[in-house]
Amino acid sequence: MNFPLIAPSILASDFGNLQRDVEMLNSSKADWLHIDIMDGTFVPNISFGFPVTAAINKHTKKPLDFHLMIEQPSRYFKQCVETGAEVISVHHEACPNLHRVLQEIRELGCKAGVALNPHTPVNVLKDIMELTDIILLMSVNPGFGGQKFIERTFQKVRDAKEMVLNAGTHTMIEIDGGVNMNNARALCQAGADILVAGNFVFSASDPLETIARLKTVNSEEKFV
Ligand SMILES: O=C(CO)[C@H](O)[C@H](O)COP(=O)(O)O
Repeated sequence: MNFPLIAPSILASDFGNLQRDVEMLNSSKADWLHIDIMDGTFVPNISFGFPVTAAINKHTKKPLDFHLMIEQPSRYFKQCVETGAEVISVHHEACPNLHRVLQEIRELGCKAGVALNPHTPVNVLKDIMELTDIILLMSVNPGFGGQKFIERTFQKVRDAKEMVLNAGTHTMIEIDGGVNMNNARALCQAGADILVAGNFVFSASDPLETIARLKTVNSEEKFV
């Protein structure tokens, strides 16, 4: 894999032109499409459900990275897989039986991710690293796109990277919220493997070029 992986967040796309935006991403350097599912309970917002993910799956050529911001996420794993999930991330804060939940995700043939809210330290995952394919660090409070990046995230990425190295696993570190060209390279230097970007991509005058720049962020000498 060529890192960082770039996962544009569909939450920031134009839902009235979803097919157009998914096809634009097909022709981009994006690695995954990030799919935010919100239930209005775990987070104070509702995004979209499985009729919409089925429509995305019908048109995408990229793997789908599901981020479940919902209570009792296991209830919906089957529908995630049926509509194209290759990655399923659940929230640590929503899963009292996280060990079992991660096993269920892997048994369905998906990569298992654990998302952590900004207030949750990374060491809560220390004893479950062998089941964790992805640590998804929220760099904003979950629920809404277009928020300001929380600077403390840089230290959390370093902490997560150290934990992964100590565990000797292949766990990848994904960053979600407020990612842009001002923080992308420093995030990668701190240890990030996957960058989610919503508004930064979809509000850009040239989303294809914006994705390409994020993809090559480690080799760019200067950002404007
Ligand atoms: O999970 C999310 C919100 O809960 C979004 O994926 C995230 O906020 C990305 O959007 P943006 O890049 O616009 O901040």
